[in-house]
Amino acid sequence: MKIIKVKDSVEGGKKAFEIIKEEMATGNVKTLGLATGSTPETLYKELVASDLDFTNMNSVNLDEYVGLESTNDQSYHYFMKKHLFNEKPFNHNYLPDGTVTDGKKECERYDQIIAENPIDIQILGIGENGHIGFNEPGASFEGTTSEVELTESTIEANSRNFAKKEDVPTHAYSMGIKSILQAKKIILLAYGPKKAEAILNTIEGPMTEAVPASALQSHSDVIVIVDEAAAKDLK
Ligand SMILES: N[C@@H]1[C@@H](O)[C@H](O)[C@@H](COP(=O)(O)O)O[C@@H]1O
Repeated sequence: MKIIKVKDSVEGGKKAFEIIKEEMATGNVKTLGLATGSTPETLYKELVASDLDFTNMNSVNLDEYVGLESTNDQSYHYFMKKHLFNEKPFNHNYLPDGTVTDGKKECERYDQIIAENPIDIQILGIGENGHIGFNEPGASFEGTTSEVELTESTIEANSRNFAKKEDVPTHAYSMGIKSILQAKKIILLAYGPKKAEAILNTIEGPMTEAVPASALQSHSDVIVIVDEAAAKDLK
């Protein structure tokens, strides 16, 4: 893994943007793998402010809460439209459909989409417990898209975006770790002291399903962009 240490999330967003811009200049980037959460917001600001053109590209997002309509302002659909898609049109934006009640069917549909749109660059944030997408500790490294039950710690962490904790959906559809690892290039972003332990375990700990992001150690092209707070425990 290549580690890039930055001052803060603004500088992190600029670094990630530069990498994406360089890759796009080769003409070989057709599909971006995108993530939600507060972490990628500074990157999306850079993309929106840029003159990059995504109209011939597709995007595939990591996950969506089960039960939320795309018009719900807590849904990941809504988040992506607000922070990127409304400003920067793509050919097509794919996300799991949280309104589908037949989980098996929706996961199969999404795996088909991932297979048809091989991801060139995957953007990742990380949960405080080391989750990527919504692959919680214990998730198989061989996993494809699945319906996931969120852990108490993830519900707690994500509740800051909801009016009350009880409003946080208990389940999500998430791309699996196996699919994430199939991306050609992966950029993992982490900012703030709450991510320090997860970053330490991801980079210096053993590769274990107890830390989903540690699976990234097996990938040959991962760039981790971390601020000083998130990197504080690294060697
Ligand atoms: N499913 C998302 C993850 O993709 C994201 O990485 C994580 C961290 O969010 P934040 O960037 O807001 O800390 O939150 C959610 O659980």
